Amino acid sequence: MTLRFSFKHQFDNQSFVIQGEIPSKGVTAVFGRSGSGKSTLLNVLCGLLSPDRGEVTFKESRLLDTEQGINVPVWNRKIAVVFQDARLFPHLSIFDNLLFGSQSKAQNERFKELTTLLGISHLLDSKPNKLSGGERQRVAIARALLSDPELLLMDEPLASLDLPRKREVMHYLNQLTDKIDIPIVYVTHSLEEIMHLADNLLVLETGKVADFGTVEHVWNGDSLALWQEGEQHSALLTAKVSERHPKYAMRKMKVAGHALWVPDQQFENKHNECMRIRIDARDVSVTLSPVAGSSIRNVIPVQLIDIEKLNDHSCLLTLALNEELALKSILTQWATDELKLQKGNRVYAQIKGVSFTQQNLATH
Ligand SMILES: Nc1ncnc2c1ncn2[C@@H]1O[C@H](COP(=O)(O)OP(=O)(O)OP(=O)(O)O)[C@@H](O)[C@H]1O
Repeated sequence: MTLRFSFKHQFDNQSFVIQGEIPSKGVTAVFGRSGSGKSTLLNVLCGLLSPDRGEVTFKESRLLDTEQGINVPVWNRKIAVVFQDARLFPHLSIFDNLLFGSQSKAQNERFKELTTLLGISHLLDSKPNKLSGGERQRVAIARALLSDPELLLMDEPLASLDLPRKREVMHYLNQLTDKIDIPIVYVTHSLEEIMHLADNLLVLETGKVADFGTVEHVWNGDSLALWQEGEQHSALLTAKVSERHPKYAMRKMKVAGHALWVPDQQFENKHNECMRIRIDARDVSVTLSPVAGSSIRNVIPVQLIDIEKLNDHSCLLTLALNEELALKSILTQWATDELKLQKGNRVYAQIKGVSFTQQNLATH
Protein backbone atom coordinates (compact mmCIF):
# COMPACT_ATOMS: atom_id res chain seq x y z
CA MET A 1 0.00 0.00 0.00
CA THR A 2 1.35 3.37 -0.89
CA LEU A 3 -1.13 5.94 0.39
CA ARG A 4 -2.44 5.72 3.93
CA PHE A 5 -4.90 8.11 5.49
CA SER A 6 -6.70 8.33 8.76
CA PHE A 7 -8.43 11.51 9.84
CA LYS A 8 -11.30 13.04 11.76
CA HIS A 9 -12.97 16.23 10.78
CA GLN A 10 -16.12 18.06 11.78
CA PHE A 11 -18.00 20.52 9.59
CA ASP A 12 -21.03 22.28 11.09
CA ASN A 13 -23.45 19.52 10.22
CA GLN A 14 -21.29 16.61 9.16
CA SER A 15 -18.51 14.62 10.81
CA PHE A 16 -15.94 12.48 9.03
CA VAL A 17 -13.94 9.56 10.38
CA ILE A 18 -12.17 8.25 7.32
CA GLN A 19 -9.31 5.80 7.16
CA GLY A 20 -7.96 3.57 4.47
CA GLU A 21 -5.07 2.56 2.25
CA ILE A 22 -4.70 2.84 -1.48
CA PRO A 23 -2.43 0.54 -3.49
CA SER A 24 0.58 1.85 -5.35
CA LYS A 25 -0.78 0.82 -8.72
CA GLY A 26 -3.97 1.32 -10.63
CA VAL A 27 -7.11 3.36 -10.31
CA THR A 28 -8.98 3.46 -7.02
CA ALA A 29 -12.50 4.83 -7.47
CA VAL A 30 -14.12 6.65 -4.57
CA PHE A 31 -17.87 6.28 -4.69
CA GLY A 32 -20.73 7.32 -2.46
CA ARG A 33 -23.83 9.44 -2.20
CA SER A 34 -23.75 13.18 -2.41
CA GLY A 35 -22.35 14.53 0.86
CA SER A 36 -20.70 11.23 1.88
CA GLY A 37 -17.25 12.86 1.97
CA LYS A 38 -15.63 12.08 -1.38
CA SER A 39 -14.36 15.61 -2.07
CA THR A 40 -13.43 16.01 1.60
CA LEU A 41 -11.17 12.95 1.31
CA LEU A 42 -9.56 14.30 -1.86
CA ASN A 43 -9.06 17.72 -0.27
CA VAL A 44 -7.32 16.17 2.73
CA LEU A 45 -5.09 14.04 0.47
CA CYS A 46 -3.91 16.96 -1.64
CA GLY A 47 -3.63 19.37 1.28
CA LEU A 48 -6.47 21.76 0.45
CA LEU A 49 -8.18 20.88 3.74
CA SER A 50 -6.46 20.40 7.10
CA PRO A 51 -8.59 18.03 9.13
CA ASP A 52 -9.08 18.46 12.90
CA ARG A 53 -6.93 15.39 13.54
CA GLY A 54 -5.19 12.85 11.39
CA GLU A 55 -2.36 11.53 9.28
CA VAL A 56 -1.62 11.09 5.60
CA THR A 57 1.41 9.05 4.51
CA PHE A 58 2.46 8.65 0.90
CA LYS A 59 5.30 6.27 -0.01
CA GLU A 60 6.49 6.28 3.59
CA SER A 61 6.76 10.05 3.77
CA ARG A 62 4.47 11.96 6.08
CA LEU A 63 2.35 14.58 4.33
CA LEU A 64 0.18 15.26 7.34
CA ASP A 65 0.47 14.49 11.02
CA THR A 66 -1.58 16.82 13.17
CA GLU A 67 0.00 15.49 16.39
CA GLN A 68 3.50 16.24 15.15
CA GLY A 69 2.46 19.52 13.52
CA ILE A 70 3.39 18.24 10.04
CA ASN A 71 1.36 19.55 7.10
CA VAL A 72 3.23 19.56 3.78
CA PRO A 73 1.73 22.34 1.64
CA VAL A 74 -0.23 21.52 -1.53
CA TRP A 75 2.57 22.59 -3.89
CA ASN A 76 5.12 20.30 -2.22
CA ARG A 77 3.03 17.13 -2.20
CA LYS A 78 3.75 15.98 -5.80
CA ILE A 79 0.06 15.41 -6.25
CA ALA A 80 -1.90 16.64 -9.28
CA VAL A 81 -5.65 17.20 -9.26
CA VAL A 82 -8.11 17.17 -12.16
CA PHE A 83 -11.47 18.77 -11.40
CA GLN A 84 -14.91 18.49 -12.98
CA ASP A 85 -14.25 21.59 -15.10
CA ALA A 86 -11.00 21.79 -17.05
CA ARG A 87 -9.90 25.18 -15.57
CA LEU A 88 -7.79 26.13 -18.60
CA PHE A 89 -6.53 29.68 -19.09
CA PRO A 90 -8.81 31.11 -21.82
CA HIS A 91 -6.23 33.56 -23.22
CA LEU A 92 -3.48 30.92 -23.63
CA SER A 93 -3.15 28.37 -26.44
CA ILE A 94 -3.46 24.69 -25.55
CA PHE A 95 0.33 24.41 -25.93
CA ASP A 96 0.89 27.19 -23.39
CA ASN A 97 -1.79 25.81 -21.10
CA LEU A 98 -0.02 22.48 -21.14
CA LEU A 99 3.36 23.95 -20.32
CA PHE A 100 2.06 26.35 -17.69
CA GLY A 101 3.81 25.49 -14.46
CA SER A 102 5.38 22.39 -15.99
CA GLN A 103 9.05 21.47 -16.08
CA SER A 104 8.63 19.57 -19.31
CA LYS A 105 9.72 21.10 -22.60
CA ALA A 106 7.66 20.65 -25.75
CA GLN A 107 10.34 18.38 -27.25
CA ASN A 108 10.21 16.25 -24.21
CA GLU A 109 9.28 12.59 -24.83
CA ARG A 110 6.73 12.76 -22.05
CA PHE A 111 4.97 15.72 -23.68
CA LYS A 112 4.73 13.83 -26.98
CA GLU A 113 3.63 10.65 -25.29
CA LEU A 114 0.87 12.31 -23.25
CA THR A 115 -0.49 14.53 -26.02
CA THR A 116 -0.60 11.49 -28.32
CA LEU A 117 -2.15 9.21 -25.70
CA LEU A 118 -4.87 11.77 -25.00
CA GLY A 119 -5.40 12.58 -28.68
CA ILE A 120 -4.72 16.33 -28.38
CA SER A 121 -1.57 16.75 -30.54
CA HIS A 122 -3.60 18.46 -33.28
CA LEU A 123 -5.09 20.99 -30.85
CA LEU A 124 -1.89 22.62 -29.57
CA ASP A 125 -2.34 25.92 -31.43
CA SER A 126 -6.02 26.35 -30.55
CA LYS A 127 -7.51 28.37 -27.74
CA PRO A 128 -9.65 26.54 -25.15
CA ASN A 129 -12.91 28.08 -26.40
CA LYS A 130 -12.45 26.28 -29.75
CA LEU A 131 -12.42 22.88 -28.06
CA SER A 132 -15.26 20.59 -27.05
CA GLY A 133 -15.80 19.85 -23.35
CA GLY A 134 -14.24 16.41 -23.82
CA GLU A 135 -11.16 17.84 -25.52
CA ARG A 136 -10.74 20.48 -22.81
CA GLN A 137 -10.89 17.77 -20.17
CA ARG A 138 -8.28 15.71 -22.03
CA VAL A 139 -6.02 18.78 -22.04
CA ALA A 140 -6.60 19.22 -18.29
CA ILE A 141 -5.58 15.59 -17.71
CA ALA A 142 -2.42 15.99 -19.83
CA ARG A 143 -1.54 19.24 -18.01
CA ALA A 144 -1.93 17.53 -14.64
CA LEU A 145 0.37 14.70 -15.69
CA LEU A 146 2.98 17.05 -17.18
CA SER A 147 3.67 18.37 -13.69
CA ASP A 148 5.23 14.91 -13.06
CA PRO A 149 3.06 14.05 -10.07
CA GLU A 150 3.52 10.89 -8.05
CA LEU A 151 -0.22 10.66 -7.39
CA LEU A 152 -3.15 11.82 -9.52
CA LEU A 153 -6.46 12.79 -7.94
CA MET A 154 -9.51 13.17 -10.14
CA ASP A 155 -12.69 14.74 -8.77
CA GLU A 156 -15.58 13.68 -11.03
CA PRO A 157 -13.60 14.54 -14.18
CA LEU A 158 -16.41 13.47 -16.54
CA ALA A 159 -19.39 14.80 -14.59
CA SER A 160 -19.92 17.93 -16.68
CA LEU A 161 -19.80 16.10 -20.05
CA ASP A 162 -22.69 14.66 -22.04
CA LEU A 163 -22.78 10.89 -22.58
CA PRO A 164 -20.94 10.73 -25.95
CA ARG A 165 -18.18 13.02 -24.60
CA LYS A 166 -17.98 10.99 -21.40
CA ARG A 167 -17.43 7.83 -23.41
CA GLU A 168 -14.86 9.58 -25.60
CA VAL A 169 -12.80 10.74 -22.60
CA MET A 170 -13.27 7.37 -20.90
CA HIS A 171 -11.74 5.69 -23.94
CA TYR A 172 -8.63 7.91 -23.65
CA LEU A 173 -8.47 7.50 -19.88
CA ASN A 174 -8.61 3.76 -20.31
CA GLN A 175 -5.54 3.79 -22.57
CA LEU A 176 -3.79 6.23 -20.29
CA THR A 177 -4.27 4.28 -17.09
CA ASP A 178 -2.61 1.26 -18.72
CA LYS A 179 0.47 3.32 -19.55
CA ILE A 180 1.11 5.55 -16.53
CA ASP A 181 2.49 3.98 -13.41
CA ILE A 182 1.30 6.35 -10.70
CA PRO A 183 -1.73 5.58 -8.55
CA ILE A 184 -4.95 7.41 -9.41
CA VAL A 185 -7.74 8.24 -6.97
CA TYR A 186 -10.89 8.82 -8.98
CA VAL A 187 -14.06 10.28 -7.44
CA THR A 188 -17.20 9.43 -9.37
CA HIS A 189 -20.95 8.95 -9.14
CA SER A 190 -20.98 6.64 -12.14
CA LEU A 191 -20.98 2.85 -12.03
CA GLU A 192 -20.16 2.84 -15.75
CA GLU A 193 -16.95 4.79 -15.14
CA ILE A 194 -16.04 2.43 -12.31
CA MET A 195 -16.59 -0.63 -14.47
CA HIS A 196 -14.47 0.73 -17.32
CA LEU A 197 -11.69 2.49 -15.44
CA ALA A 198 -11.19 1.35 -11.86
CA ASP A 199 -9.22 -1.51 -10.31
CA ASN A 200 -10.30 -0.89 -6.73
CA LEU A 201 -13.34 0.68 -5.19
CA LEU A 202 -13.71 2.57 -1.93
CA VAL A 203 -17.29 3.27 -0.90
CA LEU A 204 -18.01 6.14 1.49
CA GLU A 205 -21.19 6.40 3.52
CA THR A 206 -21.97 9.43 5.70
CA GLY A 207 -18.35 10.28 6.38
CA LYS A 208 -17.05 6.73 6.87
CA VAL A 209 -15.52 4.02 4.67
CA ALA A 210 -18.28 1.47 4.09
CA ASP A 211 -16.34 -0.89 1.82
CA PHE A 212 -13.05 -1.30 0.01
CA GLY A 213 -11.72 -3.96 -2.35
CA THR A 214 -11.36 -4.90 -5.97
CA VAL A 215 -14.15 -3.51 -8.13
CA GLU A 216 -15.56 -7.01 -8.71
CA HIS A 217 -15.56 -7.81 -5.00
CA VAL A 218 -17.33 -4.62 -3.94
CA TRP A 219 -19.72 -4.63 -6.93
CA ASN A 220 -20.92 -8.14 -6.16
CA GLY A 221 -21.26 -7.44 -2.42
CA ASP A 222 -23.94 -5.55 -0.51
CA SER A 223 -22.55 -2.02 -0.33
CA LEU A 224 -23.72 -1.00 -3.81
CA ALA A 225 -27.26 -2.28 -3.19
CA LEU A 226 -28.63 1.28 -3.04
CA TRP A 227 -27.42 1.91 -6.56
CA GLN A 228 -28.60 -1.39 -7.96
CA GLU A 229 -32.21 -1.31 -6.92
CA GLY A 230 -34.88 -3.46 -8.56
CA GLU A 231 -34.17 -4.17 -12.18
CA GLN A 232 -30.68 -2.69 -12.06
CA HIS A 233 -29.00 -5.56 -10.22
CA SER A 234 -26.06 -7.08 -12.03
CA ALA A 235 -23.00 -9.26 -11.55
CA LEU A 236 -19.53 -8.12 -12.61
CA LEU A 237 -17.25 -10.96 -13.67
CA THR A 238 -13.83 -11.38 -15.21
CA ALA A 239 -13.82 -13.29 -18.49
CA LYS A 240 -10.95 -14.54 -20.63
CA VAL A 241 -11.31 -13.90 -24.36
CA SER A 242 -11.15 -17.23 -26.18
CA GLU A 243 -11.74 -18.50 -29.73
CA ARG A 244 -14.14 -17.14 -32.33
CA HIS A 245 -16.95 -19.37 -33.52
CA PRO A 246 -15.91 -21.05 -36.81
CA LYS A 247 -19.11 -20.02 -38.54
CA TYR A 248 -20.78 -17.20 -36.64
CA ALA A 249 -19.53 -13.81 -35.51
CA MET A 250 -19.53 -14.93 -31.90
CA ARG A 251 -16.65 -15.14 -29.44
CA LYS A 252 -16.19 -17.58 -26.59
CA MET A 253 -15.45 -16.00 -23.21
CA LYS A 254 -14.35 -18.22 -20.35
CA VAL A 255 -15.86 -17.34 -16.99
CA ALA A 256 -15.19 -19.48 -13.93
CA GLY A 257 -14.56 -22.54 -16.11
CA HIS A 258 -17.74 -21.99 -18.16
CA ALA A 259 -18.07 -20.78 -21.73
CA LEU A 260 -20.17 -17.77 -22.61
CA TRP A 261 -20.78 -16.84 -26.24
CA VAL A 262 -20.94 -13.12 -26.93
CA PRO A 263 -21.19 -11.13 -30.17
CA ASP A 264 -17.64 -10.71 -31.50
CA GLN A 265 -16.64 -7.04 -31.19
CA GLN A 266 -13.05 -6.06 -31.96
CA PHE A 267 -11.65 -8.97 -30.01
CA GLU A 268 -9.08 -10.12 -32.63
CA ASN A 269 -6.10 -8.79 -30.67
CA LYS A 270 -7.41 -9.71 -27.29
CA HIS A 271 -7.07 -13.49 -27.36
CA ASN A 272 -6.38 -14.78 -23.84
CA GLU A 273 -6.82 -11.29 -22.36
CA CYS A 274 -9.13 -10.73 -19.45
CA MET A 275 -12.14 -8.48 -19.76
CA ARG A 276 -14.84 -7.38 -17.41
CA ILE A 277 -18.29 -8.48 -18.22
CA ARG A 278 -21.43 -7.12 -16.58
CA ILE A 279 -24.38 -9.46 -16.68
CA ASP A 280 -27.64 -7.74 -15.86
CA ALA A 281 -29.98 -9.68 -13.58
CA ARG A 282 -32.94 -9.02 -15.89
CA ASP A 283 -31.15 -10.90 -18.70
CA VAL A 284 -30.70 -14.07 -16.65
CA SER A 285 -33.50 -16.63 -16.37
CA VAL A 286 -33.60 -20.05 -14.75
CA THR A 287 -34.60 -23.54 -15.90
CA LEU A 288 -34.59 -26.78 -13.96
CA SER A 289 -32.93 -28.67 -16.83
CA PRO A 290 -31.17 -27.62 -20.04
CA VAL A 291 -34.01 -26.88 -22.46
CA ALA A 292 -33.86 -28.47 -25.91
CA GLY A 293 -34.82 -26.17 -28.75
CA SER A 294 -34.15 -22.90 -26.92
CA SER A 295 -32.85 -19.86 -28.79
CA ILE A 296 -30.61 -18.98 -25.88
CA ARG A 297 -26.96 -19.97 -26.45
CA ASN A 298 -25.65 -19.47 -22.95
CA VAL A 299 -26.91 -22.06 -20.52
CA ILE A 300 -24.76 -22.65 -17.46
CA PRO A 301 -25.20 -25.05 -14.54
CA VAL A 302 -25.35 -23.09 -11.27
CA GLN A 303 -26.39 -23.48 -7.66
CA LEU A 304 -29.12 -21.28 -6.23
CA ILE A 305 -27.64 -19.80 -3.06
CA ASP A 306 -30.01 -16.98 -2.22
CA ILE A 307 -33.54 -15.78 -2.91
CA GLU A 308 -34.47 -12.26 -1.89
CA LYS A 309 -37.94 -10.78 -2.31
CA LEU A 310 -37.60 -7.48 -4.17
CA ASN A 311 -41.27 -6.45 -4.19
CA ASP A 312 -44.76 -7.97 -4.49
CA HIS A 313 -44.07 -9.52 -7.86
CA SER A 314 -40.35 -10.24 -8.23
CA CYS A 315 -37.41 -11.96 -6.55
CA LEU A 316 -33.65 -11.55 -6.87
CA LEU A 317 -31.80 -14.87 -7.11
CA THR A 318 -28.09 -15.38 -6.51
CA LEU A 319 -26.73 -18.22 -8.66
CA ALA A 320 -23.25 -19.49 -7.80
CA LEU A 321 -20.93 -20.29 -10.72
CA ASN A 322 -18.28 -21.53 -8.29
CA GLU A 323 -17.29 -20.85 -4.69
CA GLU A 324 -16.50 -17.19 -5.36
CA LEU A 325 -18.48 -16.03 -8.36
CA ALA A 326 -22.22 -15.70 -8.78
CA LEU A 327 -24.77 -14.42 -11.26
CA LYS A 328 -27.88 -12.48 -10.29
CA SER A 329 -31.28 -13.17 -11.79
CA ILE A 330 -34.62 -11.42 -11.44
CA LEU A 331 -37.63 -13.72 -11.66
CA THR A 332 -41.29 -13.15 -10.98
CA GLN A 333 -42.59 -14.50 -7.71
CA TRP A 334 -44.96 -16.58 -9.85
CA ALA A 335 -42.07 -18.31 -11.71
CA THR A 336 -40.12 -18.78 -8.47
CA ASP A 337 -43.13 -20.51 -6.87
CA GLU A 338 -44.01 -22.56 -9.93
CA LEU A 339 -40.44 -23.91 -10.29
CA LYS A 340 -40.46 -24.52 -6.50
CA LEU A 341 -37.07 -22.83 -6.28
CA GLN A 342 -35.24 -23.17 -2.99
CA LYS A 343 -31.78 -22.37 -1.72
CA GLY A 344 -29.35 -25.17 -2.58
CA ASN A 345 -31.16 -26.22 -5.81
CA ARG A 346 -28.96 -27.03 -8.76
CA VAL A 347 -30.47 -25.28 -11.75
CA TYR A 348 -29.45 -23.79 -15.12
CA ALA A 349 -28.93 -20.09 -15.75
CA GLN A 350 -29.85 -18.89 -19.24
CA ILE A 351 -28.23 -15.62 -20.27
CA LYS A 352 -29.76 -13.66 -23.11
CA GLY A 353 -27.39 -12.40 -25.81
CA VAL A 354 -28.64 -8.83 -25.32
CA SER A 355 -26.69 -8.77 -22.09
CA PHE A 356 -23.44 -8.45 -24.05
CA THR A 357 -23.54 -4.98 -25.53
CA GLN A 358 -20.39 -2.90 -25.79
CA GLN A 359 -21.38 -1.13 -22.58
CA ASN A 360 -21.44 -4.42 -20.70
CA LEU A 361 -17.89 -5.32 -21.66
CA ALA A 362 -14.84 -3.48 -20.43
CA THR A 363 -11.31 -4.07 -21.64
CA HIS A 364 -10.07 -3.64 -18.16
N1 LIG B 1 -16.16 23.88 3.56
C1 LIG B 1 -17.21 23.33 4.16
N2 LIG B 1 -17.87 23.93 5.15
C2 LIG B 1 -18.91 23.36 5.78
N3 LIG B 1 -19.38 22.14 5.47
C3 LIG B 1 -18.80 21.49 4.46
C4 LIG B 1 -17.67 22.04 3.74
N4 LIG B 1 -17.29 21.14 2.82
C5 LIG B 1 -18.11 20.09 2.92
N5 LIG B 1 -19.02 20.28 3.91
C6 LIG B 1 -20.04 19.33 4.36
O1 LIG B 1 -19.56 18.03 4.20
C7 LIG B 1 -20.45 17.25 3.42
C8 LIG B 1 -19.64 16.35 2.53
O2 LIG B 1 -19.04 17.11 1.54
P1 LIG B 1 -18.21 16.50 0.34
O3 LIG B 1 -18.07 17.61 -0.65
O4 LIG B 1 -16.99 15.85 0.84
O5 LIG B 1 -19.21 15.38 -0.20
P2 LIG B 1 -19.18 14.58 -1.57
O6 LIG B 1 -19.32 13.14 -1.22
O7 LIG B 1 -17.99 14.97 -2.36
O8 LIG B 1 -20.50 15.12 -2.23
P3 LIG B 1 -20.86 15.37 -3.79
O9 LIG B 1 -20.98 14.02 -4.41
O10 LIG B 1 -22.16 16.08 -3.72
O11 LIG B 1 -19.75 16.21 -4.38
C9 LIG B 1 -21.31 18.25 2.66
O12 LIG B 1 -22.61 17.78 2.48
C10 LIG B 1 -21.32 19.44 3.59
O13 LIG B 1 -22.39 19.28 4.52
